[in-house]
Amino acid sequence: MFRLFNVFQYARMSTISSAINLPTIYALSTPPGQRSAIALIRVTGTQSKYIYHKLTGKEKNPVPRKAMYRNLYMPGSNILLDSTIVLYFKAPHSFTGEDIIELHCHGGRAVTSAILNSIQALNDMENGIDIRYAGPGEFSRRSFQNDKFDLTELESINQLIDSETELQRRCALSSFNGENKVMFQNWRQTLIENMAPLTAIVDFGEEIEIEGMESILNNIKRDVLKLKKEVQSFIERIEKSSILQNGIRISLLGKPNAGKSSLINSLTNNDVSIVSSIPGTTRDSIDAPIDINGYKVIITDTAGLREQSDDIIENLGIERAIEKSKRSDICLFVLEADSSMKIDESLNKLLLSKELQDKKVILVVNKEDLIINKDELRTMIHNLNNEMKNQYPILPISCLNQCGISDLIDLLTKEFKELSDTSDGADPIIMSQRVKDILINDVIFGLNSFIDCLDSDIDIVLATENLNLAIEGIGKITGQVVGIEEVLDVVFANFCVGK
Ligand SMILES: Nc1nc2c(ncn2[C@@H]2O[C@H](COP(=O)(O)OP(=O)(O)OP(=O)(O)O)[C@@H](O)[C@H]2O)c(=O)[nH]1
Repeated sequence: MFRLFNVFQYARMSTISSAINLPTIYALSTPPGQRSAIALIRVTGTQSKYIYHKLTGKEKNPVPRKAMYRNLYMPGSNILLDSTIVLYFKAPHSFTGEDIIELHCHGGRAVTSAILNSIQALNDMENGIDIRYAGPGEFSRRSFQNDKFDLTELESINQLIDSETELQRRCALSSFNGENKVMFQNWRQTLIENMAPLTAIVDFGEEIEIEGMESILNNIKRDVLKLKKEVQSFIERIEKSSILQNGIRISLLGKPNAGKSSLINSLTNNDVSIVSSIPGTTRDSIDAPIDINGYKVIITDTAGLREQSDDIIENLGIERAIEKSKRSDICLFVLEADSSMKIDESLNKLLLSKELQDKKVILVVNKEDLIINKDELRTMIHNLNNEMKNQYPILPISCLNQCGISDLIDLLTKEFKELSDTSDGADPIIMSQRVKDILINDVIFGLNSFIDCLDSDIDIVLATENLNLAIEGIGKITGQVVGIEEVLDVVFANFCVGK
């Protein structure tokens, strides 16, 4: 037990000690090169206060956590750079755990670059003042090294920044509230606690009686099997939720001129697709990522389905439309309302194709505004329902006057919820691909191999190694592991500069 703890303690110590004497880093945390009312420049490290004194010309120390109105000057001169609000966070009570200075200056290229250049000019390596521009994710890396956040928490901040929809934002925030951190710590602790009796068997096996040994191994196996189940259902939850991150794919299918492009425009209030009255305007598929009720949705507006087309380009488009619909989560068939409305041969073929059997299919009858007599419209929908044997929801809509569009959005939202819901009703969760890969390749693999070793009476040392693989896997996820530097490079590579 002691031996294990010492190894992990050493891992944490080694990352912390590498944080000592790090250069002071600074970065523009708001988007670069853009005109904006305000821009934020952040500085972290031991020289933060030095930079504050040099830029403001003030001798008194900054007051922590208090907004200070300060003029900034080019160091060593009285040339005014900007009037700013400065915030100071004293170590260790800051995001990075180091002294942080935040300069809230006016936005725009000239102001920010004058301040950034002045900070860089303070770099004086000969006198031990090491200041440089930050690399991507370097602020977050410091906060990890100073034990402020674990890797899953930092990854969820990155996901929060990347969130495009309300639901993605909520999922990223729920990962950030530390719930997963506690769960990973508990998993690791369970395995470490089981490792102790295993290590004892390896070291003192001859002194332990056979029955005693069997009961120890059975207890460990019971714990490991229980944990494996938990990890597996967590992976399922990540997989189910990944649709929220990647986007739910909808393909729009229908005859030329049915109003597919108009429907996208109605859903987005945007001219995403070309709308024209010449049939076959959408020559190829167009992918449009949009936000419907907080869900990221990727709509593919496909070329109209025709049985025969002399136009080779259009024929290619139709083939691609069929391909795309196979890869979609939901297929929206757009029909044109008219009294002779029928599902034509090509649509029928597609509906019956085996590739579409597991898809959610919705039929929308567009241009309902053209049918003046609403009884006639109801009869048409009724007949269509009969023809389709009530298999699919059918909605009359009009892209022209927006009639039925909100019903369609409600129906789609219900389908999105079903697509992303886990069987046990747990909240969706967004985790990085890195975490998912480690859970599958290290944790589940290690646990499975461990159980295989126990079941087949293979060497106990090998079983121990497999359990250790799972422990290290969880350590890689949170950052409590030996060899952490490689892990950190992977994690922080996708972060923004200034975060
Ligand atoms: N009256 C009426 N006309 C509509 C409606 N929706 C679309 N249209 C018209 O129908 C024509 C074709 O619309 P599009 O959205 O380009 O149809 P499409 O299915 O994308 O056509 P393709 O690109 O040929 O596949 C245009 O003239 C639209 O203005 C509607 O609800 N009512």
